[in-house]
Amino acid sequence: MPCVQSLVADFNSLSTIYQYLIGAVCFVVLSVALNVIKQLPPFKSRNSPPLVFHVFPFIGSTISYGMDPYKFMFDNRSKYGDVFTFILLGRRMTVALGPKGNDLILNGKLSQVSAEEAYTHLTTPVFGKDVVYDVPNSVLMEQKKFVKFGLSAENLRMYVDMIADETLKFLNRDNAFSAYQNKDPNGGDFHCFQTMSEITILTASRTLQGKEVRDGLDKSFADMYHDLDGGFTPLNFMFPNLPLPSYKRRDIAQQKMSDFYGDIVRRRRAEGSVDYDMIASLMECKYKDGRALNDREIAHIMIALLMAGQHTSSATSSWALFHLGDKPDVVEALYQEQVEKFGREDGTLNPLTLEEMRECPILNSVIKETLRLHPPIHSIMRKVISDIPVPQSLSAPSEKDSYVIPQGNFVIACPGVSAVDPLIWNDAQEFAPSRWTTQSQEQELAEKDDKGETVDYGFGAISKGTSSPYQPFGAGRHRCIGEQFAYLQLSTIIATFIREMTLETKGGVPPQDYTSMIVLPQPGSRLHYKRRT
Ligand code: HEM
Repeated sequence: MPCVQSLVADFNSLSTIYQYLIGAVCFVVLSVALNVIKQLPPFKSRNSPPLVFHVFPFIGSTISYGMDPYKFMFDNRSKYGDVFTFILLGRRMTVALGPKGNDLILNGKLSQVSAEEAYTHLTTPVFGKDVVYDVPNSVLMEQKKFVKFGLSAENLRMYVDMIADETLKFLNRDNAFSAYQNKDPNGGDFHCFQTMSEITILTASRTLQGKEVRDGLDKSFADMYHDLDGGFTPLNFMFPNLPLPSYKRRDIAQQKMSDFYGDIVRRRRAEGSVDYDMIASLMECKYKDGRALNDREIAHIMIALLMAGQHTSSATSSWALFHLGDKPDVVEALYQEQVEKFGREDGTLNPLTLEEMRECPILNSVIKETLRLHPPIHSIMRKVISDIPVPQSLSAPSEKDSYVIPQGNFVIACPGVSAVDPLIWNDAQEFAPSRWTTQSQEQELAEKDDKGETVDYGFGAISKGTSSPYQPFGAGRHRCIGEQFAYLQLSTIIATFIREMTLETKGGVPPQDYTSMIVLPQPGSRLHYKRRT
């Protein structure tokens, strides 16, 4: 009898499971059907930008956008035009492409678009309170002014030697460069992005971040940084708080890092030390109302700068080295430029300097071209806080044919699309630094804004950036303030590598990987080097 009872019980539970399963399948089929019907012509809203066709509600276009955002943008531009909406994990994202689309979003009115509302859930747990997107925009503008003040030409000038020194020391001690150290004529291989990440944090800490951070890198700072960085991923962007170990590690690391910088500030105040880094500069800064930055604000601005510069710069130097490894003629031209500019009679080279590097057209064009093909940030987002009317055709606007991007949507600018648009650039996908040194039409177009009107949002005059197809540092009130430091860091690191070695890719430039917040070379990609004799 017990046997029969258990059989009946099994049957009952099985039939319950089947009922649930059938219910779930019906629910999915019904929601898919309703979702598809809503997108058919009679039900489409004429007033809103076209919606990218998708089968599954909530998931929408998440997979195709996430796998290759550029392919997604170009494919959909050809179907829907410059302005369209897609679904990203339940959120409605409206894209505006081309120079006019970039302008619409990056120079959007404060009353219409908000960066704080788009980013604060990602950045505040990492940077900490009272800075960047955790404060009103007017306060962020003041904080950006303070940082710009710390990036004075005088400080930048001093950083060149330090960056070159850290890079050389790295080459002389890291295991991947044993063939360099032993002058092995066969050369060796290195994991490019990992190497560049290490050199970037070493050089940024030696210069901007200060000696305490540089010393801490050999100790606990590196672990804290690692845990904090683990909280700066697309998952954190989509889900600000999940009960996962990485979220917990992020919060612990933020607290420790904040205390670490706070202690530096207190110690320096007590000792009255004189330094030439960003902490020293921030300690001198006062808001318009006369209030000085407090220790926490300084700590959190320093964390924000660390995070803002680290992946952007290490990705850019990695891409630059990969392209150089693929173009031996450009490496040779770069080396000859170094010899011409810095060569001594005895055949050795003078140390790099800020002013002379700024006068190295090939070096600068290599960086510029790298940022054209690989701007580290592929999608710049804002939340729409009041309806935005937008012409159906951005290139031929007409008042009667306009859409409304509704409040609550997100908007995405994608300057990387106009930077590789074949309608604008010759051989758009080709790495050709010479396009920036010869007087080409596209160069004129890209640099038009530099000669045009400027605007000051509170952190110094910047070009309006309204018509350039080339904007790797963004535009408008949220434009990057780290550009000069980034150029200096990148030029010094690249020039130091080129002075010391030749480079070669095995199997070409690796494909782009979009799985993190920044566009990186496919994980594990390596470069071959040979030491110059
Ligand atoms: C190759 C290197 C870099 C690239 C391509 C880059 C790119 C960008 C872009 C596209 C933006 C605009 C973001 C938006 O509009 O939402 C931005 C903003 C910013 N960047 Fe950079 N960046 C780089 C390096 C740096 C460095 C080294 C620092 C710090 C020293 C830095 C600090 C900032 C800050 C503070 C903002 C302002 C954020 C805002 O106002 O909302 N960046 N950057």
